[in-house]
Amino acid sequence: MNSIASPSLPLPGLEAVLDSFPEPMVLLDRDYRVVAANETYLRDYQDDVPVAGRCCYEVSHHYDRPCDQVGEDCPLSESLRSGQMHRVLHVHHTPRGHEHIEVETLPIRGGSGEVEFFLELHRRVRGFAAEPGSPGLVGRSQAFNRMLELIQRVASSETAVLLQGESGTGKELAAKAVHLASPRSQGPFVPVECSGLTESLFESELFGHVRGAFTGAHSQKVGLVESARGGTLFLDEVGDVPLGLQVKLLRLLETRTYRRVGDVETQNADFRLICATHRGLKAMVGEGSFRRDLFYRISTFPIHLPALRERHEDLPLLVHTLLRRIAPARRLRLDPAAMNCLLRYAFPGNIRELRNILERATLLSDGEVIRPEHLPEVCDGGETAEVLPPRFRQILPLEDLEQAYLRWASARFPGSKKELAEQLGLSERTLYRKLAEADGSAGAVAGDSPP
Ligand SMILES: Nc1ncnc2c1ncn2[C@@H]1O[C@H](COP(=O)(O)OP(=O)(O)OP(=O)(O)O)[C@@H](O)[C@H]1O
Repeated sequence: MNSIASPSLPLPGLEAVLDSFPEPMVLLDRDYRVVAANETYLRDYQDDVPVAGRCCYEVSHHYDRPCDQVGEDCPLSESLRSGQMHRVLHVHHTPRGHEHIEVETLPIRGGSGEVEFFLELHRRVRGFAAEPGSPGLVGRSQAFNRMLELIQRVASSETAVLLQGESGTGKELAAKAVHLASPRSQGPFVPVECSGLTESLFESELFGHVRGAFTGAHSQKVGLVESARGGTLFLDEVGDVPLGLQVKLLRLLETRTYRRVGDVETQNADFRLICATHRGLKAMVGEGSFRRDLFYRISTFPIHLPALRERHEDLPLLVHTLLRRIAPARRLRLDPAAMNCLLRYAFPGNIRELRNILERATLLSDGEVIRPEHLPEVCDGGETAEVLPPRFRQILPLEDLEQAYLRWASARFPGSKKELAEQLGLSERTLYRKLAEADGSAGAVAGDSPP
């Protein structure tokens, strides 16, 4: 047995209990220090320096202070505050590089009833990558991790998910990730592109039709709802479903039954629903172009997909990943000037646009290095102007103005929070505090751009 335990171990035999868990497990005291750990934890986190007595934030994150002091959610301090179990998603350093880890802390009370220790369990989140070279969704920024945490939380249920995000933010990949992490992962994943379908086409695509149902229906056709049996039905751009069809969709979702076009028999549906939209469905409900009842039916669990400009710190990782996917045989990289151009660019088309820009650059460059001249549409000005502040539009309380500006600056600044704090003339700690306040009141000021 390789597990460690300090002489002040609160429960005799705890080592054996920890070792019986296949996942990394560690016992921490109130000062974040490792009191005991199982073999898997040691294998994943112990380097040249033994972990016993070291702080969890140092071991997992290589930080010199607790996570909540660097702007992250700290499960230990949350558990201490609430006295309850707490679960968060963090990116940890492991022997395999950065990895997304679901961290669960359970407070343990001593004889006096006070919380004295915390049992912390780590679960590796599969299907997402924090290092280049893996398939699927890639990212490690806070905005990305927040999205991933929601995906993880909802995946195991049958709840309907609504993915909301601009075009090219990865909604289809996110839908697949929910499916793959769900109990239906062995079943089919059936995407349906809702935009551009006429009413009759949509109905026969979705529900199928029997032979002779209409002119040209020479044989029976299996609909997408039937194809999704046992799996997941993904309605992409659900905001584009015409009003006349929305009622049919609602009926399907409420009764879980449908009829093939031209058939009298009722079929039972068996799918988990995921919808995606880049449109403001709530506003569409207000305007009367989207049914309120359907909106409530599909939006039980909304997930916001961050635009690329909200997760600028992921850009180098995404560039690295996409270059490997586009040209696996070449060892392409960007020189610093080219990377700087990308970091200043607004990316209205998000990751899809980034991918296109990089694909073009791989064709324009002969060697291994991509330079600004290989990124003409980005390095010649163009959309970079979009990231510059627009003119003042209204009178606002100064506090609101500061919060809006901080959110804007934080989303677009390419460097670290430390560098941003320096440029703003603030201490890093003050910056994190102000950002937390700004996040807390996000929405108080319309839009994310400085007024
Ligand atoms: N986090 C990510 N990591 C790696 N690639 C990504 C990520 N997000 C998106 N992509 C890539 O960006 C492109 C667009 O993704 P996707 O089609 O899922 O976006 P979308 O939001 O569904 O777009 P649309 O609304 O236009 O249909 C794809 O090539 C996808 O592989």
